[in-house]
Amino acid sequence: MVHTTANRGHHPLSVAPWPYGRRPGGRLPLFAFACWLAALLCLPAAQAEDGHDLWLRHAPVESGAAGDYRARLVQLVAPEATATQRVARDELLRGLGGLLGASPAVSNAPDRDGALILGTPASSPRIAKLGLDLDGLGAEGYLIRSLSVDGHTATVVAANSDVGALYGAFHLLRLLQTRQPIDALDLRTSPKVALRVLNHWDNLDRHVERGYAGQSIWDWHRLPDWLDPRYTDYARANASIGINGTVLNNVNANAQILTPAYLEKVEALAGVMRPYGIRVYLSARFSAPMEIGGLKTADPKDAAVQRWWRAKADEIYAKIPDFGGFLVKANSEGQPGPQDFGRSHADGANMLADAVAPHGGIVMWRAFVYSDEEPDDRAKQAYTEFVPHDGEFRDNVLVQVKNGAIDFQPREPFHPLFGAMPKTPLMMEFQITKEYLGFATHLVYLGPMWEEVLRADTYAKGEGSTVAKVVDGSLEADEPGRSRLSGMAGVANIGSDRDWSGSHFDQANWYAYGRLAWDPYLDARDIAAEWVRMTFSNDPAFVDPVVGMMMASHQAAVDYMTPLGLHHLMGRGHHYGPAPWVEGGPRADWTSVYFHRATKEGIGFDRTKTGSDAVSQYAPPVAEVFNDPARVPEDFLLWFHHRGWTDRVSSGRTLWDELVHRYSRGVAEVQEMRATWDGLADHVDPERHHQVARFLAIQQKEAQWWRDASIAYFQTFSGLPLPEGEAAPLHSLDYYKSLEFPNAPGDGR
Ligand SMILES: CO[C@H]1[C@H](O)[C@@H](O)[C@H](O)O[C@@H]1C(=O)O
Repeated sequence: MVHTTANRGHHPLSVAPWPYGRRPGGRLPLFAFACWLAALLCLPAAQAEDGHDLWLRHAPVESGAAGDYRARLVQLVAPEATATQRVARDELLRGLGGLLGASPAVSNAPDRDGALILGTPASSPRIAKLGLDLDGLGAEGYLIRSLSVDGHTATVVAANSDVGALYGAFHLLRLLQTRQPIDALDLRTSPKVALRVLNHWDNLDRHVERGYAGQSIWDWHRLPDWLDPRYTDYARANASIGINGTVLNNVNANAQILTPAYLEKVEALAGVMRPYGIRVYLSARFSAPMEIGGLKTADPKDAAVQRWWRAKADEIYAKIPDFGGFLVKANSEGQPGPQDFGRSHADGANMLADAVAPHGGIVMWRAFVYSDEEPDDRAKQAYTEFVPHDGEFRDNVLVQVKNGAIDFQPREPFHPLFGAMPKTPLMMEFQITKEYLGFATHLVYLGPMWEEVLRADTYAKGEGSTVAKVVDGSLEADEPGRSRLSGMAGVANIGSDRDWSGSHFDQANWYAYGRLAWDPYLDARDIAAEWVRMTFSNDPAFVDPVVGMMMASHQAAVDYMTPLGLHHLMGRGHHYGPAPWVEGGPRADWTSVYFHRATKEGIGFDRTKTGSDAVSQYAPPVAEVFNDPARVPEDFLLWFHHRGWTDRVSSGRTLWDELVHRYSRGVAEVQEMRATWDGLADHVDPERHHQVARFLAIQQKEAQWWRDASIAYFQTFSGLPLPEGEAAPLHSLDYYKSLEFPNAPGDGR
């Protein structure tokens, strides 16, 4: 594909009014051709090229493939009685119009070959008559089949609900966007995870905690009277990947969100999301009864407190009947919680759960607890606090667990809670925004990292007890007393930037999160390929190298930031750039030296049985492997072990040499990524190409900074020379230490 056509996007004038079914490039009316040419050559491309369409670009399909698609999609038979039905129909008309040059004709019944029939048995008499097997698809699944209907070739998208049909519509569009054949379709899919939710760490003043894509998209000031069209675009993008919930406000919550003035705004947003199958949730501040309710306590066992929350829930549901429920960060990093009143996490969660239960609401109670007291090993706290409460939580509570036990580090072993609370649904929390992975600037595709965690084996019920099975509930399906809830949360990377996520490639992480929430067994590489095709181009000469670059990018970042299991060595507070030297301050676990523990002899955090014994929080077969320096995956070596600088690793190098090697390998990989991207200029529009190229240049500079600063610092411990051929750091350690970034974006203030 050449950049002059397909990537030009879908400017109104570029959709030439050629008769439907005829090949473009055939006999176009002269006027239309002239318009098309003008659009192509003269109009500023910025509108179409700035990435605001995300993966919903629907750029014209090349003429050869388009003809085949058109013949199959001549006519659209789809209901339009409900808002969701209209959304599905409009998406198809808009998407197919962009992809194929003209929308299919709308009709009440299929009367020619090439009908696209969409709906549910309830919404579409035609679908009801087909007697399709929709059992097992649940409320959100769908099937897509090529069938003969009334003697005509047809493509049928059928579901049990309007939202299921909408998901099916997006899937069909995706097939075209990724150039899949659609002549013999027979696919059925339903989500494996029930709650697929974005968590916005958005404050009411529009500052996004750990957000690198501008301000919050929620314009609280103008809501509820002004509904920014972005809200609809947001809902479309999410629905297209199956996301069905959004928590609008930061887990470091402001109780104001629960006041009537804000609830009106929340109600307005819920109204925008509803047709797209997206429920709205709120982060609840545990002390809200005191702050906005005039009570003297927020003790979950206090009758007045319980009454207050029940009344609050009633008030919310009166406005928003499909309100999803609450997300709570309690007794962590200074947030209020039940422990302030001598109560447990289960007491707190259950009190809120009881308040929303009559309305069908749920509570997502976070396990990211970070206490006021200094722990012997911070990695152990969540397990220690939560496991004793397994079985105590109400049926409508999920405990939301970060993928690893520390805090969204570039790489972490899976969180030991997975598999350790069989009676409690554990919700996965991934961080889409890249707080510890180079912010929005570095190209780091997170699919492989999430895949690694989801595929990790907890051995909770013997071999094959993967984290994915814990999350989707299949591992504990027979556990007595366990509720059927399952969920995945992604901390959003969305902001007011035109490209939504702060960079083009960060859109891929939003996309991949949604796809994995739908099906945690999907392959990260396949997801990357899908996204590249939908976002940029289907030309294999572009797709293959770009997917390769994405797939290598996570390991590269780990290598240049924190190789071999090192973690939490970034600048204090803002987390921008290397600062392994951070020490002192109010408590030991707020320093870097706490985590790397470098000495003259060696480096790493001893979490073995003779160290902090964090390994024993894993099932015995896993604990055994992690406990053994010879068997632990080398990527986690220094996570679990303190090793000598001259100990050998599997490559045959000494630990010191391997460390340096990996830092350099990370930088080299980024250089490679740059070269790859530079060679692809012909395949992508100049605007997007340029931004990615400049960001990669920044990434390379910063990767070098990470390498050099880290090596300069650790060398003061190892006292060893750099291995042969390794370049010395560009600057002195003092120089790196002197760098200060008081105004780094997205900090936790
Ligand atoms: C919302 O607070 C965040 C905090 O900014 C972040 O640095 C840390 O990763 O985790 C916290 C959490 O997950 O609660």
